[in-house]
Order: sequence, then C-alpha cells, then structure tokens
Amino acid sequence: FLPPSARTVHNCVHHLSVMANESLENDGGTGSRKSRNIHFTSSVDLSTSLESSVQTRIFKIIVIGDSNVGKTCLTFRFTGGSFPEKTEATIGVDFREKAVEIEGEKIKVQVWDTAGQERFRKSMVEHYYRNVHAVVFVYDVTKMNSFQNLKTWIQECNGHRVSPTVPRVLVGNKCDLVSQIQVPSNTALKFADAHNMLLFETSAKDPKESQNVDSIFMCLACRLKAQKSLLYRDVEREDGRVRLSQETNINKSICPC
Ligand SMILES: Nc1nc2c(ncn2[C@@H]2O[C@H](COP(=O)(O)OP(=O)(O)OP(=O)(O)O)[C@@H](O)[C@H]2O)c(=O)[nH]1
Ligand SMILES: [Mg+2]
Repeated sequence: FLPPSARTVHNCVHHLSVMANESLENDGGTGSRKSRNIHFTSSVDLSTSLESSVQTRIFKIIVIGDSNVGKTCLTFRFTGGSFPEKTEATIGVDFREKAVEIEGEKIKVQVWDTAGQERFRKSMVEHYYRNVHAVVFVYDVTKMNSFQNLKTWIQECNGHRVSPTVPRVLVGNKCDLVSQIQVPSNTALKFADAHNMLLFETSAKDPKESQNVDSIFMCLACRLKAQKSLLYRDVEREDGRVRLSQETNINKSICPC
C-alpha cells in the first residue's frame, strides 16, 4: 500500500479509503498495487508535476482517536477550510494534503485521517504508524469516554514503535457545544503535560476557531521543519513508485507556537 503520489492541479481533497482497502485486499505481493495507483493518476501530467515538486518535503501526520470525535471534520477544516455538512464513518484512511510555506520553504502536510471504528481500521493500523512524522490524538470534549480512551490510543501508538521524538499533540474537539462539555480543561491539561503533549481545545465546526485548527497542524509542521533529518521527496521516490498528492492553497505562515 502506498500513500497518494504525484501532484495534481486540482484544489480538492482525494478520499482514498477505497483505494487503500482495495490495495490491501488485492495486494498479496502480486504487484497489483502499483497499477492501481497509476490508474488513479491518469489525468495528471506527471512529468511536469514531478519536476516542480522534487524539493518539497512531505510531513506525514496521523489523526487518531475514538469514532465520532471529529477527526474527519478537523482534517477537512485544515485542508479544505470548511466544515463538512455530512460525514460518514471513515473506512481505513482518508488522505488530505495541504501545501504550506514556512519561513520560505514549501512543505506538504499530508494528513492521514484514520478510522476510529475498530472494524474499519484493523487492516490498516500498521500503515498508519509506518514512517509517521507526527501524531494528533483527538477526543470529544462532550464525551468523557473519548477522553478516557486516549490511554488506549497512546498505548497503540507506543506499541507500534513510534519514537518518543515524534511530536504528539492532544486535541479536544467540539468546544462549540459549551453546555455539554464533560472534560474540564484542567483535567485535559494535566493529561497533556503528563504525556509531554501540547493541548488544543477547539471546534472544527465553529468558523471562528478555524485559525486554532490550523495552528494544530502548523505547529507540528514548524516543529518538523526544524528536524533537518527528514527525508526530501526525491529520496522518498527512490523505489521508483510515483506518489499522488495535490496542489492546494498555499498557506504562508510563521510558526504559530
Ligand atoms: N458540534 C460539533 N460537531 C462536530 C464537530 N466536529 C465534528 N462534529 C460532528 O461529529 C460527528 C462525527 O464527525 P467525524 O469527523 O465524522 O468523526 P470521526 O472522528 O472522523 O469519526 P470516524 O471516522 O468514525 O472515526 C459528525 O456528525 C460531525 O458533524 C465540532 O467541532 N462541533
Ligand atoms: Mg472520520
């Protein structure tokens, strides 16, 4: 299974969960994955697009947490700038990507929006954690259970040998539902401190919070940018396979941290 490859001129989001599942189910070491990916990029001028993206670093950020906490909405808010009217439970993983510029360097933030439901994620878990650069743990501030379950998500992450140097942040979502809040900020803050994470309390739904949502990912991107050892895109293509990504709004920024 490969994440999306090569650059398109479309300013939109690709939902690749179906492709991801098909790739897994049909792979079996037969090489069928490659042709599936290339089929997906059929409308793209690959030679032009690859040339222009050779020097672009890609930061893989995975978003983890219980089903229904708003992972899809948060990633959609960051990459698409809006709140999706209707979402369905994510199956496998959806990839979203946004090009940002930090201190003069163009960077692709590749967000892996993972499934919270066990039955939709079990075949994909290894892929989530492989070569991950940063992890976003999400809970729903109106569901204490989703906060308590964070321990399990952290254990899963640690169990996949994610290095302690990989930055992690904690996000309490749905803060617009003020009267229903069950997880007090100071409880969340203590938990975040104990696990060496920054805490963001925000809402994917409330447009006034959109900058705060952006800060989650931009903060991580800034930290990752500082890690000079991250691979460049051309190195990632060494295996000869082509990756699909997309042109999105370029978000010029200085570090929000
Ligand atoms: N009020 C409010 N509702 C939200 C917010 N974010 C998401 N929702 C709603 O919560 C529900 C679940 O959102 P999703 O983003 O699909 O949840 P998810 O974590 O991706 O769920 P899985 O894909 O099953 O893991 C949807 O009905 C959203 O409209 C928010 O900030 N505020
Ligand atoms: Mg989802």
